[in-house]
Amino acid sequence: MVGKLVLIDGEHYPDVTAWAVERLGDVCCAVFLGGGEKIGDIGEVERRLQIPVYRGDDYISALEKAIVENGVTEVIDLSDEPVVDYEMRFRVASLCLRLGVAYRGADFLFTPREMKRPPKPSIAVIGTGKRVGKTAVGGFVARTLKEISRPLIITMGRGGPERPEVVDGESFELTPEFLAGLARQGRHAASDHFEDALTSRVTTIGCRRCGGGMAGFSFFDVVDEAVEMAKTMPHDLLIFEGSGASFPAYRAGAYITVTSALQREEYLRGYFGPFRLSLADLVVVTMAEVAGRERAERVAKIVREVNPGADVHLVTFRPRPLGDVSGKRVALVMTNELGIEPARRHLESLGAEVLHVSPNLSRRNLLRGDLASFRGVDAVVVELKAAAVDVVTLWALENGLEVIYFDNEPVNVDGKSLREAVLALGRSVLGGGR
Ligand SMILES: Nc1ncnc2c1ncn2[C@@H]1O[C@H](COP(=O)(O)OP(=O)(O)OP(=O)(O)O)[C@@H](O)[C@H]1O
Ligand SMILES: O=C(O)[C@@H](COP(=O)(O)O)OP(=O)(O)O
Repeated sequence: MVGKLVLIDGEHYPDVTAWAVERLGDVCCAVFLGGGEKIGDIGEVERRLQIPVYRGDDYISALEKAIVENGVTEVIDLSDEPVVDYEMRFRVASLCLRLGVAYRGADFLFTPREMKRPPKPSIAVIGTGKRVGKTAVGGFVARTLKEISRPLIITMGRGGPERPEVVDGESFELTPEFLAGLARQGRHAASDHFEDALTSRVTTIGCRRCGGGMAGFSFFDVVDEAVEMAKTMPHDLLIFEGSGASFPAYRAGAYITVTSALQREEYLRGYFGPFRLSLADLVVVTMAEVAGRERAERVAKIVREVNPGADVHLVTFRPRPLGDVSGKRVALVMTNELGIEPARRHLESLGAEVLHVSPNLSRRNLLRGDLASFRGVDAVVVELKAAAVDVVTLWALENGLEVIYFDNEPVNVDGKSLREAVLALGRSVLGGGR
């Protein structure tokens, strides 16, 4: 059964709105968005329409209440500018997608994607964009929750395998030589399921995805097959890791949304930013140190405005080398220019001498030039991403150099404890509360 809700405003005469409502048929309620040029008072609209009219200063809360109370399946927008602007419409669309309700206007239609229930307790780690630090946070969450569970990470990525692939990071050691072998077969050996298995020593299942929609769903992916496999595995907690700004279409027990203090603000406040943020129990704002305190606080404020219920953490990343760097002359290779100086300082505090750096891990041509210029090093210290295996590891092995991969460890800069927050979230999910 279709329960239609209409969005209306005071820029239309009540007779005109009633005329449209009659033409639609089966309208169960309305939400008044504002505007008063063509109405006396709201009671007049209510009397003319003869259906409940919800309203409030916060139109999103009024709409959510109306949808839930009336079992609405479709929201139809009979409003127009200047009452609604495009930002408002995306907020309405974000709410509708979260609640699984279609949103239709004169020349647009957003249909909700079914978000399946996972077969086991689950947490999703999703991002608002590429390289905001989702894999770093996903790995951290898995490492932390190993204390109270046996987690399994399901990743998806554009470089992921066509059939879901299990990597047993609990017992199998991923060496540079092993990853180099995969790269020689033409595989993306730095894909997230290898990175997580290596950095967090947990079992992972890697999946391919192709295409990302505006709200975060992928056009094709093989996550359903991975979830089927996970059913028969002994792990008691599933961690779904998104890819770029996309994420698996599963309704996880809890959500951690990762964004960056350098993220364009309109991607948080506007478009489908509110969808990704409003799913979250916990929001991690990364790059807080390099962005500066003021900017990080501004992003945190937007997050709190969009989702007042979320626990917001401001973090920076510190490199956590997976091998000993002390006393070694090293070259540092990363995907992001901004991370270079903080990472260099930290490696030097661990006793390494950083002779060369390259921020060009995702730009293969520039990277090859950088590698050719590196002289006198014992080891290359590199993130397991992008061209870390097919270019950097192969080059290092050919030149008899040690390869030391490193993880990006989130560290709070706001005095809070992400570790404690993750443990609390994990307990609540495992306790069956979600
Ligand atoms: N101190 C730092 N300041 C800023 N950036 C940093 C710092 N340390 C590390 N970085 C960068 O943070 C990024 C974290 O990347 P990560 O792969 O975790 O993000 P992601 O959202 O999972 O990306 P993807 O969409 O590829 O899966 C890397 O590009 C890394 O170089
Ligand atoms: O291709 C993949 O498996 C991931 C990780 O890529 P790298 O971090 O290894 O580049 O990229 P995504 O599609 O999620 O942006």
